[in-house]
Amino acid sequence: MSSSDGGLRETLGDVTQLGSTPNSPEAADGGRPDSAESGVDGRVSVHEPDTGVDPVEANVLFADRITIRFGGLTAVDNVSFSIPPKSVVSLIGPNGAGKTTFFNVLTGLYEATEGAVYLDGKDITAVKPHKRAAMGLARTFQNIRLFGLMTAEENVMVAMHSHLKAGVMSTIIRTPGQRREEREARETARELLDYVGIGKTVGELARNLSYGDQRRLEIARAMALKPRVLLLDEPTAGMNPQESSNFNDFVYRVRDEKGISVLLIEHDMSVIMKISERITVLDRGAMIAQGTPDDIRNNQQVIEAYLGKTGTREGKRLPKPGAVAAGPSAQPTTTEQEQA
Ligand SMILES: Nc1ncnc2c1ncn2[C@@H]1O[C@H](COP(=O)(O)OP(=O)(O)OP(=O)(O)O)[C@@H](O)[C@H]1O
Repeated sequence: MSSSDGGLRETLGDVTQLGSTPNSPEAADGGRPDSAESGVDGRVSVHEPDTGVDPVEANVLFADRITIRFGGLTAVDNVSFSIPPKSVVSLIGPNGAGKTTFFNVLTGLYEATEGAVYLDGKDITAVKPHKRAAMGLARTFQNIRLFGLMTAEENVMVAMHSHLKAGVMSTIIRTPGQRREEREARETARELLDYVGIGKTVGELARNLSYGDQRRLEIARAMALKPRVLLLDEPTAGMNPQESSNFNDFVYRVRDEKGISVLLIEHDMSVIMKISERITVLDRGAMIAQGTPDDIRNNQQVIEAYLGKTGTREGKRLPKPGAVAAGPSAQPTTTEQEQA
């Protein structure tokens, strides 16, 4: 392979040596490529296959024919997507493919131009982001968003406010009920910090944590919402190889012990190929493939989407296989949280 492909082909080749991948969830998933129709440009026209199973009922999250336009640009074009219960699924694609935009439609940050989103069988298309979070759709961000001047424990406790019952008056006069609730919230926060592996940072300011620990803290905070689905936007960016490898085990624990479904957007192909039960590939807003890691690894259209037919694609950067080893120089600027 030429060096101009940024190592993607080696990455795909390497991961074929890494052993078996988890079984694909057989629930009524949306639009597998072999059941989809070929459309313009040789792309896949994405509609739910007629399996006789209602995808709204069968999946914890189902996005039905989502289109989002920004002026003349169609950032996401008629994409259906489902997340089965207790599954780990991923969304990949070259830069600008529409992944983050699609993610933002799922969480309600962007309003879809067309299409609908269902959570646990309920139409949440018109539900605001904070309400979706309270209903069980929790996310982390590509750029870490923590309260830098709060401790790790306080960051997690803040996220719990939507589940706490104490009213304004009981908070001011600190009734026994309010004190008990706060004590319990603190205990839960500590448990969550332990769960994500950063229990020892409980009293440290978020901004002083390592990049990897900040990412874990974001996940702990998302888990404080007691989610049904956890949406993780580039969770391993900036993690070292060891942290990244531990992350895979962590995601399986979240799925198996907590029963939470996980959706990842991730540039590190070795993580994606190891961790995903099913992968969906977007390119220029359209879904071009969906399947198991083996399906995706061998899909010519996916390889061309990343590399171009001639080996490079003009104007598109290749995925970032080195992102995982960004190291300490990749320390983020911690910003205030914008959304619980
Ligand atoms: N708020 C917006 N207004 C206008 N255009 C937007 C907006 N958000 C995204 N876009 C455009 O939509 C397209 C898809 O962008 P998006 O960020 O979703 O891609 P992505 O797959 O997440 O890329 P990356 O991997 O680089 O993060 C791009 O052409 C982008 O410029």
